[in-house]
Amino acid sequence: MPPLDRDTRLSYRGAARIREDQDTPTQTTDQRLLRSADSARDPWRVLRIQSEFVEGFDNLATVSGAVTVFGSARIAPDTPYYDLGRELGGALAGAGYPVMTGGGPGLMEAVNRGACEAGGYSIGLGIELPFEQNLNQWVDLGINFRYFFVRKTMFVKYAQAFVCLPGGFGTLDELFEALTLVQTRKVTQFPIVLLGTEFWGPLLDWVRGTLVEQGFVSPADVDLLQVTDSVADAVAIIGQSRQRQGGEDHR
Ligand SMILES: CC(C)=CCNc1ncnc2c1ncn2[C@@H]1O[C@H](COP(=O)(O)O)[C@@H](O)[C@H]1O
Repeated sequence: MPPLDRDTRLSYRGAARIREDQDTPTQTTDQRLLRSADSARDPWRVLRIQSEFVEGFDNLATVSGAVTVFGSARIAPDTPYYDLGRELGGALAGAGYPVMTGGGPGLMEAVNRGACEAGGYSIGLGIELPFEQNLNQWVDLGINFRYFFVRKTMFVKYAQAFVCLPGGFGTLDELFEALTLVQTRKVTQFPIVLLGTEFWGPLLDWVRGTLVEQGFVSPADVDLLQVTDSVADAVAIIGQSRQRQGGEDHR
């Protein structure tokens, strides 16, 4: 941008300083807001986002104390991790927890399946993706979301604990979002269990050896994660946390 000469007339639009000799829109923000012809798109998008929140809250209103499980979309049935997911779904259902997943294939399906087979309540919060995909067949309540961030709110709001099975970027994203919420005390008494020591161990080593070592997180932050190979331990950790809260809601 060339330097302003003294005679240039300036105006301000919100935080923006505008040179009047530039080719700028001639309307104010208020005028644009009130002139519906121009402003059709984003406000309607906001309503759409809002409606997705409403739909989620409405459909999940009766769910309380669910356990949200994250895990890979890519693991096939009849593999060790799939079997672990199925066992986890069954154990959580057996302990009386509604089970909530991303409603997709792989380990999400395994967990929903285990919960259904054990007679529990199985929830799948799906996401619209650029390729065709249906909710897996093992959900009692399924909702398909357009926006990842709306769906993520539901995963936290209606759960009292997270369990992470092995997975890729999606699982890591969900894990670290949960972890940040707990670290910053946006949610309290919210156990995060990592199931599978062989898979999660190297990540924990890196957290301790690099993040703690270089002062990016505190040593106590590492304790927010509990790693185990045992489905029974995972369920027990969740039960103990619930007892500490006296059955109270964490939010
Ligand atoms: C085969 C394939 C890529 C299917 C994608 N279909 C999906 N359907 C539903 N949730 C998903 C999907 N992909 C990623 N996610 C979300 O991200 C996590 C899995 O991602 P990833 O496979 O670990 O990285 C899940 O917990 C889920 O909440």
